[in-house]
Amino acid sequence: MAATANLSLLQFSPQTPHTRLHGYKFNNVKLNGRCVTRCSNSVNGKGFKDDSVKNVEKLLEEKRRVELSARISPGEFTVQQSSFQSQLKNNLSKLGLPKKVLEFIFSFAGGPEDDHPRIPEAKGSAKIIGGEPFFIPLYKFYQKYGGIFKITFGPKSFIIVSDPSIAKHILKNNPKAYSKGILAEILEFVMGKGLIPADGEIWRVRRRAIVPALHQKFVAAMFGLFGEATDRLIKKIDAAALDGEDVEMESLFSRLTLDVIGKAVFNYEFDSLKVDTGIVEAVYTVLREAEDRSVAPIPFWEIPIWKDISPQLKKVNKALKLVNETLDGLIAICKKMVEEEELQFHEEYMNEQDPSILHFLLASGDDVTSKQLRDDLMTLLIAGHETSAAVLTWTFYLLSKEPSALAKLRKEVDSVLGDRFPTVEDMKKLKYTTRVINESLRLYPQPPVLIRRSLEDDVLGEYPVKKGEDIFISVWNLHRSPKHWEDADKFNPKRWPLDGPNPNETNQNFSYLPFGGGPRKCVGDMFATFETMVAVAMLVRRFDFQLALGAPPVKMTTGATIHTTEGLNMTFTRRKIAPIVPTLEIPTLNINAEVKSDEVSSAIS
Ligand code: HEM
Repeated sequence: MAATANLSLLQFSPQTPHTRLHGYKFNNVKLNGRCVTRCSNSVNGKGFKDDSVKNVEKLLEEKRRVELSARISPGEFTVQQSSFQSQLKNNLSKLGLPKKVLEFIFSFAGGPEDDHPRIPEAKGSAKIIGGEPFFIPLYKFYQKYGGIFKITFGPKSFIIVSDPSIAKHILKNNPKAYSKGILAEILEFVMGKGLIPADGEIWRVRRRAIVPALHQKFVAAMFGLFGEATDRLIKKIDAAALDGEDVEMESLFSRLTLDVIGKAVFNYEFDSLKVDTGIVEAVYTVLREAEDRSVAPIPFWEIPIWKDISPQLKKVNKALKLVNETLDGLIAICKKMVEEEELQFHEEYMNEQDPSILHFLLASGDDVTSKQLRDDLMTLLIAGHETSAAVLTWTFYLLSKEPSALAKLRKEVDSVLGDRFPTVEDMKKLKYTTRVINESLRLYPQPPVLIRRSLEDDVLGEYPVKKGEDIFISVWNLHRSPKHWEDADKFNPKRWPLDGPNPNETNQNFSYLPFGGGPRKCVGDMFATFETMVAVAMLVRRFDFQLALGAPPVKMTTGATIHTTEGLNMTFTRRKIAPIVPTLEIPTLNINAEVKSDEVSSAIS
């Protein structure tokens, strides 16, 4: 099926388009109708926008926001829907007639449509929102219409869910009634039937195969990898700091997490923090295409002639070919290793030389020739890369704005780690560090919406919904709702008690779901939590940092995750009080035989 119903209908207006490769960001900024291309990387404030232009843009943005809120609140976009019967029912109810009595009276009137309340409905137009990421206006609509509403753009409508109990119903209580819908259509070209887009039987079989690969011993063995990769990043930042250069952290975090996930999933050393090989560029081309498709106005990749002549599509196909060939090569190498080892496969099986997920899957008997295996590897690569990079980006942004939180974090890291690399045993001691990540994920959930499509008729809250409805669960709205959070927009890691349980969707009753919930919950939650904790701990230990002077304001734009529009430009300086010990002990990639499985789970419980 064509991906006609993609996210672009909710994107409202083109975001500042950007292309990021090799750590550079080229932003097409429209000023007075002219399009200026600017490159920002390690720029020390050079090339940043003029202050007066920034101020004007800020004022215009603020004005647009206020205007939009002023238009939404009185109901300018509301679709009037009450029939005579339901209006009468409403009025009688207001007069104080009990609900049971009303139901009895109206049961004689017939008309199933009128027996049920209908989802509040708003009609949108692409022009109303200006250049904001789509989840921001959805928050304003949520304030007006509540925890479930329908929004229509031209021929297409979406149900937006911001109510924890409805989110729980869709994700946990009745997940079989929902598929990945639009998301599966958009990602088909790169993930095929991989675990994220897959539905039904394929998903069930693959989830059962993949989840065991991320067992606790595997996660514990990844600490060496997390530490080594972060250490490479530290060296890179150190060099920039000594040269007095600013650094664009969003692209560096993207490289850090690419290096980590490549090694963890299929034992491949991208080494993207050091070199720009063709494969790194190919991976970025493919990733960027997936993001661009999710915000494209029409599914241009489906247009028959365009498919054959578009230089961009040709480039993407070439990149995909290279990535697939590389994956095939890695699968072949790994297969040989598996054949040569004396295999005793068991629940927490792990090859010490190559603890990768691929090695586990092949050792467990996965079909090496299958496209499915490739699809799953690609899915894990993408799922584990962009998300973690975005979490690090926004965590550093938040820390730069909240010195008291940074000071508290540092104090903990200094006392727990000193100049050591973090280990799995440290995780349970780094309680405040965990809370910083929890809170960053609350304010900047990755992804900000979860996408579903109803496979059958169902009832959401009090509203019946038909089969085939596209549904967005707005994690952004859930995580920022004043109903559930005091000072909802404030970065306050202390809101989570240090001695309390690690917050998750279950103990927060689905008002907090950083890793989703129900059977489709993230398979890499523990991996990602530890990966980001290690990076944050090691970086704050070594550096003082702040937003670069004169850098453009940090604004959001969306792809699959929340990106910045113009990068996260920061100035780093070596921290004076932390003596840099040149011979840091780096735990090897190999499994530390002393690590016990239960240490991993207790570390975040
Ligand atoms: C901080 C980083 C991460 C965040 C915030 C995150 C978030 C999420 C969320 C919210 C979902 C649920 C999507 C939905 O219900 O539609 C999900 C699913 C998934 N995640 Fe993650 N994730 C992260 C890291 C990772 C990593 C490191 C991996 C792999 C090693 C991974 C692999 C997956 C997979 C395979 C799924 C699909 C599971 C399924 O449908 O059965 N994620 N992730």
